[in-house]
Amino acid sequence: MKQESIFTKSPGWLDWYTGPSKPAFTLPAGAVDAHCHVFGPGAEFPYAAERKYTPCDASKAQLFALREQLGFSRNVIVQATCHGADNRAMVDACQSSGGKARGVATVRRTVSDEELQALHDAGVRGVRFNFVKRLVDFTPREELLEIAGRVAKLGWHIVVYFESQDLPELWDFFSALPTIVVVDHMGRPDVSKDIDGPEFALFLKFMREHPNVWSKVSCPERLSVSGPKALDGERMAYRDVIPFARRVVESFPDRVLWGTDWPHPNLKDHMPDDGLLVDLIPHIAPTAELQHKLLVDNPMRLYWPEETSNGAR
Ligand SMILES: O=C(O)/C=C(\CC(=O)C(=O)O)C(=O)O
Repeated sequence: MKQESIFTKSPGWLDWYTGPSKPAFTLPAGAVDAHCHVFGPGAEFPYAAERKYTPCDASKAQLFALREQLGFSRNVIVQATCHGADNRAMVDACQSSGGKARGVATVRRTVSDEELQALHDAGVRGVRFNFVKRLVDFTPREELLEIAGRVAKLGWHIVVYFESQDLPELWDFFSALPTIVVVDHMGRPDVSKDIDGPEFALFLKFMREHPNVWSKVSCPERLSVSGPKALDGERMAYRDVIPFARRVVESFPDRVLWGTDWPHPNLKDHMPDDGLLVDLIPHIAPTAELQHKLLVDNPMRLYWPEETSNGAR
């Protein structure tokens, strides 16, 4: 059940879709939703003063109910910018998950070694550096590099979120990162451009030249220009994004992750039915082997390496 938050949502905010359909696509056993968030609830875990948007609440119980409805086994909960560097909501969700959720945190350079260790003990395995200007204020690169060096010692990775036009400027910084680097949402390609054009070619080159770079092939609902929307039983939504995601999956099958991005912050146009998002997976990963890598082997190697024979290096 949704309840009204004690915070006032940003104007035009769209709440997540209630009652998602059961996917027609059967996920492989042990599948991981490797990109999702929790928001608050604001009454318990207030949103950060420096936030750029105020969301609806989206609790751990609601996330875990979605996991069951869609048929996933585990979640990777990524700290959203509306909580700043206050990781309590994400940590609480990981700790309440019975080992079924791991986390990606946001930290500042003032974080202590004890705090990092406590995050690790709660299930955090990465930090997120966000370069999307509408979401965060600028953080100096030297501060990020310092954090990167410290989390590398814990065996964590770094998740980066940026927009495709900014990749040239960020290339050298990303190349200097000493960990696995996971790119959110394929670096947000402009899918109205040619898939074989220079912009997406640069992203594929970036992955080719950096064997430590992985990509989430997520967020078609955010990237799509022409739709159709994942609503009303549409089995092949966001057709313009599918070739881009499929190209990444087929080119780098051992370095891709998939996530719902529930509760889909900042979508302005519509809220997708998450069951229909799952039904897109066989279009971007067309074989059972690719699906198993994308949904099970890769996220397990990165987030639960102790349960696999070959943790990601
Ligand atoms: O959910 C996402 O990955 C994308 C977001 C939100 C976000 O990254 C955040 O608030 O931390 C977006 O594009 O607004």
